[in-house]
Formats: sequence, C-alpha cells, structure tokens
Amino acid sequence: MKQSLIIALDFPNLIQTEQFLNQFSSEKLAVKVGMELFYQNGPSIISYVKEQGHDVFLDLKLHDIPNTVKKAMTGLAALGADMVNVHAAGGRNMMEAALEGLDSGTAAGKKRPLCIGVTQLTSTSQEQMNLDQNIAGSLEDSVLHYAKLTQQAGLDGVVCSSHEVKTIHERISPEFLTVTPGIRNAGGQTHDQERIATPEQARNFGADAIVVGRAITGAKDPLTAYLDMKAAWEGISC
Ligand SMILES: O=c1ccn([C@@H]2O[C@H](COP(=O)(O)O)[C@@H](O)[C@H]2O)c(=O)[nH]1
Repeated sequence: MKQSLIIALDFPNLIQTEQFLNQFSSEKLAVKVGMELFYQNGPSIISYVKEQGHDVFLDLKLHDIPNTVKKAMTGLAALGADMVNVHAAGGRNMMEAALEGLDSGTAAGKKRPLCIGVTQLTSTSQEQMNLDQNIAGSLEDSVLHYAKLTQQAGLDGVVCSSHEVKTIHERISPEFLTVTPGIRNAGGQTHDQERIATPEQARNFGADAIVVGRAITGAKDPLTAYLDMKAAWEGISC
C-alpha cells in the first residue's frame, strides 16, 4: 500500500459503500474499512471490496491483552485484508502477539497482511494528550516513542500525522511505513481532526500513504475530489 491514497470507506452499510465505489468504475483503489462499516456490515465487506479489485486496509485498531489480540488477529488474517493495525499503547507484548496471530492465521503460500501501530490519533492535540492521557512532554516525542516501540515489536510501520513523518523516518528508518490520516485540502473543514496536512504537505514530509475520508466521501463529486487529491499527492499539476 506504499504511495497510496487510501480512501476511508466510512459508511454505515454495503448499499452506500457500493453506491460510492460504483462512481469509480474501473479505477483500482486503495480503501480503508474502519469500525463503522466493519461492525455494521460484518467481515464479508472485506471479500466484497477485494472482489472489486481494491487493496484494503482494515482499520480496527486492536487494543487488548496480548492473548485476545493474538486470537483476534488469527481470525482477521483469514479475511484477506492487505493491512491491519493495533494501538501501540497496548504495548510491545501485545504487538508481538498481534504478529504471532497474523502469522498463524495466514494461509500457507499467502503473504501476511502488513501490520502497523497507531501512535497518537490525529484527532489528539498536544493539550489533550497532556491532560486526558496524563502524558507529559511533547506530542512529537510521544509519537516517536510509540513508533520505536512498534518497530521493536517487529511491526511494519505506524499511523501518525504527516507532521511526525520526517522525524520517524530520520530516527527509525526511511523504510518504516508512515500512514497518515488527517488530510485536508487547504482551507478545508477540519471536523474532529487536530493534526492536519494537505496532500502536498504529506508528500513533502515523505509520508508513505495518506488516508482521506470526508474530503472525498462528503464531496459533491467524489470522483473529481479523489482525482484532484491524488494528483496533489502524486505531485502532478492539473
Ligand atoms: O490517527 C488516526 C487513525 C485513524 N484515522 C481514521 O482515518 C479516517 C480519517 O477520516 P477523515 O474523514 O479524512 O477525517 C477515519 O476513518 C479515521 O477513523 C484517523 O483519522 N486518525
């Protein structure tokens, strides 16, 4: 899923998902299925999206005791998603267990899904982290801490905001995947996001993939919104 613009399919059901995807005709997409769609539709949404030829990031952000996460990942591995994730705050043992679960659930001869750790949600501000989570220090330090923990556990990368990408690539590895939500067009509505960036900024910071939801799904013309954002992300001037 490197260099992808991943569309967040934040819809309540299959009908709305189909209506949305039908507008993209033969375009091969990278999409994200999150809690809203997965919990209301069930696991069959993953095979549906894969049958349409799209790459899928299953964004369920697992966070539980290691044994529970391991068993859950064994089940998720069988669904055929290309990438899954956990909260890095669950700790190193939990993340190692996630990988064990994925390995045991991946069918022989198939590649295990990429597994990445959520550092600090892009909806979290410096102040919220200090007060609500009672974590002192800078948000960037916390993101870097979680990114290092994620790498030590053997995961493939992290979810972070575009603003932390450069530090993560410099301090951990340029190969360590950085997947960045919180993407908005310049002057676009921020909604509940705190650490936002435009697709151009994300590219300049070196993000490996961007996740875009409402700026595309809520647009009057989602296909045009997608193509414009993709061109900006890829550095193509229209
Ligand atoms: O830190 C995170 C982790 C995940 N997300 C998810 O990405 C999309 C963003 O949607 P927008 O409409 O573009 O804000 C959404 O599905 C989140 O669950 C995130 O935003 N931040």
